[in-house]
Amino acid sequence: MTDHAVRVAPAGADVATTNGREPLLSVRDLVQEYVTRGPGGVKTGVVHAVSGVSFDLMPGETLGIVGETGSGKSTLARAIIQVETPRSGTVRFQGQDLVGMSKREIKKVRANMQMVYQDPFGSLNPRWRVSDVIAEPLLGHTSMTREQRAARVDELLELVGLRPSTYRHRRPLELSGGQAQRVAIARAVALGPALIICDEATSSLDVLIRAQVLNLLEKLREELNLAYLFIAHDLATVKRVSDRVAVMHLGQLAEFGPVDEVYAAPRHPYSRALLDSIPVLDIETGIAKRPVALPGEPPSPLNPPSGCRFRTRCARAQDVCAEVEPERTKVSDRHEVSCHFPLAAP
Ligand SMILES: Nc1ncnc2c1ncn2[C@@H]1O[C@H](COP(=O)(O)OP(=O)(O)OP(=O)(O)O)[C@@H](O)[C@H]1O
Repeated sequence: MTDHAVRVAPAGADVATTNGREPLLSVRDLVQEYVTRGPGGVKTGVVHAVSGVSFDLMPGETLGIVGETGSGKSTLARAIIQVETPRSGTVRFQGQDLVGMSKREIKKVRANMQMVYQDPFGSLNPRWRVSDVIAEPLLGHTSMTREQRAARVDELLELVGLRPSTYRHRRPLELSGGQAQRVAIARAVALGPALIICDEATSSLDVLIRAQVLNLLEKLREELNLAYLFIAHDLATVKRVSDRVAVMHLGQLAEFGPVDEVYAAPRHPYSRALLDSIPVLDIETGIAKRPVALPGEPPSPLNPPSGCRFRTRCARAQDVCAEVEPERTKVSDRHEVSCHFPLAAP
């Protein structure tokens, strides 16, 4: 451990700096694994998709989650919202422990925690009209009359920038990708949630529409005091929307901290490599800096390396990296890194 690094309190204690406020969401030691089976249902292995993830999210905060494909971002999201029951660990949301809740209890929680997916057409029933799609959660969770629901649907359409008279009777396939994602967002905010998990929610949209939908998400965040878990491949998008960022590598958090700090001075060699892998435009010369390819292939989550899971790809790795799993360590007030040899601060 470097002299400026301070070990973080053991998992289960306060992982992020919360300034005495109650976190909206506390995830502790979350583990999700999938058993793989061959012919005859014989167990062939275990996919270690999420391995001991812990963090806090504050009300109104946006936490970006980045990492290569297969690093466990979507699995983490599913285990938080209880689409899948995690193998172990805890998820505490608005003071309630979600793991082990009955389906009925989870349904109630979903009024306050919603998910927006990458493919809006996949998440909207193609046979339903837009008004029915948005009214569905109101029907299930409130005792509104038909007229009240219709008024609320129009209000929600206005909120997401779609003219009610034009869009309420359309079916999803009569919408563009951006319009369909706006409808998915209207449905997600219908019950006034405190948290929306966006899983690549703007990734399938072209650049201009993506910017518009990001503006909408930011507007809703301010107007409705929403918190977001914002999962995306696109590092520039994550930088734009997030307060803090979690960098995932092979099911674990490699680095966690304020987004400006992590992007300006990543301390984990994996975060550095991930950030170097995107082209950056030099504003003065107008020339794009050549991206540097990430070193090697990510190891298989079926058989992750011992010790540090990044060590087989890491130029800084030494013997200890194969023997001891690095603990999450504070490198500044709110910035933590899981590495035996973190990069020096600039
Ligand atoms: N139901 C499942 N059964 C078996 N393995 C799974 C299952 N779901 C996910 N995995 C595996 O778990 C690992 C993590 O997958 P996950 O989709 O969470 O990663 P991701 O970071 O979201 O990737 P992407 O950015 O491509 O969406 C991968 O190796 C994936 O193949």
